[in-house]
Amino acid sequence: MTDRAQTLARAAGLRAVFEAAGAISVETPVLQPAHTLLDLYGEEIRARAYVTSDALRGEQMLRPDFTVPVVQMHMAHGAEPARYTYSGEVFRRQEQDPDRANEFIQVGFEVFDRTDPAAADAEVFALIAGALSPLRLRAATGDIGVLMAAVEGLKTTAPRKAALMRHIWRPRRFRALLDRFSGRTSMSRTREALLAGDLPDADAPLSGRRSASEIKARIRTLREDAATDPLSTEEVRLLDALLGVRETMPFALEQLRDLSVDLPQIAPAVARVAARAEALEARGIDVRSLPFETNFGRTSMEYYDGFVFGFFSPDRADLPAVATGGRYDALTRRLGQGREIPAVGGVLRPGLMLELEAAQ
Ligand SMILES: N[C@@H](Cc1c[nH]c[nH+]1)C(=O)O
Repeated sequence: MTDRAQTLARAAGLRAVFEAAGAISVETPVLQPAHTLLDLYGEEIRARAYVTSDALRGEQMLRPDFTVPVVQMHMAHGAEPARYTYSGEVFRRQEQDPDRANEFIQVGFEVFDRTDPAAADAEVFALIAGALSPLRLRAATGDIGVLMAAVEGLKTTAPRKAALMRHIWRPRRFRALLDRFSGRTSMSRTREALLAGDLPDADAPLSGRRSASEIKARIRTLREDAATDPLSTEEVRLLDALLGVRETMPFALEQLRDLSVDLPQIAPAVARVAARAEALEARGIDVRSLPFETNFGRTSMEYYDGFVFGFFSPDRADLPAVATGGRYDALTRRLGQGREIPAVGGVLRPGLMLELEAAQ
């Protein structure tokens, strides 16, 4: 274990790197209002946040990250454009792996800038890659926006698209839904019986949390869904091919461009990936060897809606990502009370960096 003083010293050094790149240092409270903010993170973090009740302030949580409070702060009174850096503890419960820290120090960098999103993506990635370069980590990149655009443009009903959209973050459930919507899996016997029968009596005893009218509405939705035409095999094949893109950037782009001939809805998002690749190259990143994977980032923060990236130790697969980040334009809209601004950022974990350096 590296000691806390060393980790804090490294954190201060990294913060200085971001300050030199034009960032203002900011602090956020450790206690955050859970009720208003927790939903923004999605299921995974919701299950892992430490939440406690407060008679005066309502549910409070130990901050699970800095991005949400920094966006809130920027949207309330930030000047534009803005670059911020921060460091401090974040807290996430670990239920399966006792060796993973439930409290660790992050150093982050966030860019709120509407002039050139591709350049901002590249700026964040290149600064973080530079800070990590002595460690020879493996980089991973992806783009949640490509997947969102693909789902949005499917030729199916709005509820089906909404369900797929919600489960972008749960790849197995997404897959199961796709199988169901395309008729590849048939309906379970119990569901068939439920949909064939009368709606349950309102006076049957209710044991769960749903009310009788909610149950009826749910059955009605399931019935409508059962009567909907399946997704075409061609669309599913294209979506599968898209999900399978995993290549170095130039080849990935070639495949994405080919796919956008038949999935025209992804063309604007693919153009953004291409613009980002150019911006990365201009920042000195070797994009010819940089991996791109459509599936990457699908189990992380649910506020990402564009570029996503991570850096991992190739020799220590047991360790979590040493750095992660991504673009979260829609989050600024949700917290912006009528305003929005394109934004991207990332964090490093100085504790993990020290641990890896010690082993070198
Ligand atoms: N807040 C994210 C990292 C990030 C910063 N900015 C954008 N993404 C996390 O803790 O995983």
